[in-house]
Amino acid sequence: MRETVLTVEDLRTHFATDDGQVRAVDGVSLSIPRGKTVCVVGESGCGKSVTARSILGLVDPPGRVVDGHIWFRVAPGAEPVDLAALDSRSERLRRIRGNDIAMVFQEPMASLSPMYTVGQHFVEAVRLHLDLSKDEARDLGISLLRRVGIPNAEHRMEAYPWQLSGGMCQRVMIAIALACGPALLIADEPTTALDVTTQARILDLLAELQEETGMAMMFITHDLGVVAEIADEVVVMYLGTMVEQGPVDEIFHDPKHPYTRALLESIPTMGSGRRSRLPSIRGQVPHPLNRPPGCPFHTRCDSAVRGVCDVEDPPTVTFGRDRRARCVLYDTAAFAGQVRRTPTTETQ
Ligand SMILES: Nc1ncnc2c1ncn2[C@@H]1O[C@H](COP(=O)(O)OP(=O)(O)OP(=O)(O)O)[C@@H](O)[C@H]1O
Repeated sequence: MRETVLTVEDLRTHFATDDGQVRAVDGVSLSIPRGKTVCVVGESGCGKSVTARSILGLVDPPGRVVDGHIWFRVAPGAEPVDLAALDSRSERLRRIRGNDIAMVFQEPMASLSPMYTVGQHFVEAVRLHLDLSKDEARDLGISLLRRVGIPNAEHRMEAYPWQLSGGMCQRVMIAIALACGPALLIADEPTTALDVTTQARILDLLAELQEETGMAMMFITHDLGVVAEIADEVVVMYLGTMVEQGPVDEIFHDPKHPYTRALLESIPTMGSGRRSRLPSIRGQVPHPLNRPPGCPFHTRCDSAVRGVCDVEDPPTVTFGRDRRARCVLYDTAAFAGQVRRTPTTETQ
């Protein structure tokens, strides 16, 4: 069993808004071993990004981690630190961010300043965290730009972000994130804006680096094709909760939760046209302020059981060693009594 780099326990991040408490993340637990990739999937608004930002202490007010633990191991064998217990502005968390945990967001322009060249971004980011001279930081930058597939890397170091395409900027961001050799990379839809060839190149590079350095990865994506390619484990989120998790092969070949099944059924098959973001599942994800009682998915679930799924919180059922689903369908105790498996009227 590999040592875990990150263990999130029952994380809850809520936003206190004028309209009420938005439970954006409401009881997420996951762990990522060294050298492994956990993909977090789910429709828009399910809490994937807020989970990622919570881990880094980057949730903006009125959002706040209200409960849970985020155990992070800076180095192999080190005692884990609970990031949830650190002040988000503390020097300690600041050092961990960027040095030990790197993050890549979908929108690179938001993270790159138009006032500085690519080279200046590199030198600043690298020297903040590593004891390197300017020339050494520059050389490291050039070699990483080459690895992410940027041609004329030396020349590009002199370019300003606005002189580069969106895809090129995204690759620059990925190169900067990898520069400090993070123990954990959190990537939020990092390859969505890239063409298929560049995306494949970046995914290969990440796999290579994992092999070389043991970097762990939390990868948020809508693209189940990418999940199939890179994930070791999959976490499926719905309305701020985790509905299923397990090894990627088992999730793809034997999905337990009706939501996971619906997600997988929505993957376009070969020949059905261009690859798209997840096509919609029947109905809409409810707004977190209107979270349905019982199982959050029951209003859209073809297997929902009246009087159970619309009333009770679903139990977490464990399958084998490392597979879990939050669904009453596998709770044999619930069916031992009077419960009959008839669809609820809302699902008709
Ligand atoms: N500042 C905020 N104030 C109130 N609610 C917020 C705020 N930021 C996020 N939320 C809510 O938190 C929930 C989870 O959002 P999050 O961005 O994590 O979803 P997501 O799964 O990453 O979606 P996407 O795939 O579109 O990025 C959403 O319902 C969103 O409305």
